[in-house]
Amino acid sequence: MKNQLSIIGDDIGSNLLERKIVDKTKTTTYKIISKDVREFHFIIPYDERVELGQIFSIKDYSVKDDEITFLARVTDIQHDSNYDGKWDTTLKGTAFYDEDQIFNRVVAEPLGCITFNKKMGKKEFKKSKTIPLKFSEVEKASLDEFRFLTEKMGDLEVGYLRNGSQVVEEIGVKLNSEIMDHHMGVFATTGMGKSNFMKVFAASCMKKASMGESKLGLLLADPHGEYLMGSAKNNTKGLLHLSEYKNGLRCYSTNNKNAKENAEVETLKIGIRDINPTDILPLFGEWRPAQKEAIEIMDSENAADWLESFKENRELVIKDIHEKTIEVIKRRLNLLLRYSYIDEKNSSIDKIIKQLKEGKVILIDMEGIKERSELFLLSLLSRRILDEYQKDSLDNDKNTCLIAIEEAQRVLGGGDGSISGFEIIAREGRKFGVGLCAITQQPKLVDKLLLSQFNTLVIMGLGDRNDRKCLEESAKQDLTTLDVEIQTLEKGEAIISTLKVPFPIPVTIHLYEDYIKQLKEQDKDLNRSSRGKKLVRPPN
Ligand SMILES: Nc1ncnc2c1ncn2[C@@H]1O[C@H](COP(=O)(O)OP(=O)(O)OP(=O)(O)O)[C@@H](O)[C@H]1O
Repeated sequence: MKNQLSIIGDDIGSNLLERKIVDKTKTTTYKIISKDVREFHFIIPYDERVELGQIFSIKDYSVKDDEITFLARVTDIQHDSNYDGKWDTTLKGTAFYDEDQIFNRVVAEPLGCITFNKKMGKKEFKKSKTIPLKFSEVEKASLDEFRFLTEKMGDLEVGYLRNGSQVVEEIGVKLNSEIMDHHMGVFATTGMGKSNFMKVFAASCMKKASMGESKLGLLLADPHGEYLMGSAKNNTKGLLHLSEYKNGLRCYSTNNKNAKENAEVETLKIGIRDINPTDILPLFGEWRPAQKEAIEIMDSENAADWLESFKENRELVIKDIHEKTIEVIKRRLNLLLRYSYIDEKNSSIDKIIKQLKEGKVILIDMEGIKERSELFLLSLLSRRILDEYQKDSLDNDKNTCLIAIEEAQRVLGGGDGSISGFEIIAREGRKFGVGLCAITQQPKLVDKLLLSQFNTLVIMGLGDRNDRKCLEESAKQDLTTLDVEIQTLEKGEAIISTLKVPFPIPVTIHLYEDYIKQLKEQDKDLNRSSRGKKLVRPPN
């Protein structure tokens, strides 16, 4: 009887054991334990460390013909235990016990899944529409699992993929020049690496242009005079230091001294006939409605020589406009004509537009000029560029163009419309292949509708909650779960959300000074390997 019972007991026991143990690996850590399609949870030993932003992979081979690997990014890490209430955190007594009952709970957001259909022999990355089998194993994502990203990348390298704070050097992050007319925004608190990013981006554009492979003309205006030669004070280098690819760069400066000292720099000239009456609006402070109206009347007359004739006789005839209003405009026009870059005979604009169409990087160095003068120049150049691109809008093969504006909140705030040329580009530029690259530390000051036109977002450390909120609301990809990560980004770290890449990617942006060293090395290798063969480069 006893034997029989014990056999039954054993049977029951083994049955129970079989029923209970779903996972026989004898560990509960690094296994999916909950929660839903949008959020996975797993636990790790209390003394092990994972980081926000780190990417894990979860393999699920429960469906016969498919191998699914989910990728998920850590969005939160919490202290947790098997005890209800606050047993493990109540500070009473002399020691903490039960280390096997306490752990860290990791919350991860699914990025998507790589499915491998064994029958078809095909691997694909898709959004995940299901959850991994419960207790599926969680591992640190391997290089192989990131490889699919390389197919999604464009042609302009800006950095390496980042996994938590680890750099994955094997996966270069490249932006796509063909979608730059869908506008790009570069956002970061001061000192977090905006200028460095722009120089790295420009260097990649220069490389492409120099090799005759560019599909994008980049207009880079630099009010601080740091892109040309860098800054000795901050020990940074400029675009001219990338001499190997200088064929892809053209520099203009409003500062005569820079042009004299540097054979590669031309003095910027704005021809008197390039200027339309409405172009002068950003150049001076407030305009009264009557003054604006007068300027619009002048503009509607479409007289190409209006400023020339004013220069000659210093008189203005505007029908039905009060004398005092005309006096103000005359005074302001006299001031305009004293700007050193205004020229009666020569103009750099047609040349700049031609070079942009060839896919070159155009650097407009505006060192030392006043803010209003900078905005006047930029808005005039942008208007002319848009007009010219509009003319050949039927040419589908032409290069796109990107106009970069520093402190973009000044001109994209959706204000009174006086400098709305940039807003027109943000709204309509893409139809003609002209994009805006807005660089700002305060995206919250950019008009929300305009912000939503930006299809590539380069987000570096942003401390202000309202700035992050604005971006989250207007981004094409969901950034809400990355809020904490964006707050904790270090200098040079970024999240990039862009078209054709399936999720916002964590990036370590190259440090410009290191990147140009790397490009110079690559150029040497290229020359070495082509010795014997004739290396054909486009003419200077
Ligand atoms: N990708 C990077 N890797 C390493 N260090 C970086 C990186 N980007 C920027 N830095 C460091 O941060 C400093 C400030 O960078 P940068 O001038 O680009 O910031 P910024 O956002 O343009 O600042 P500001 O708003 O003041 O113009 C650089 O001099 C450099 O030391």
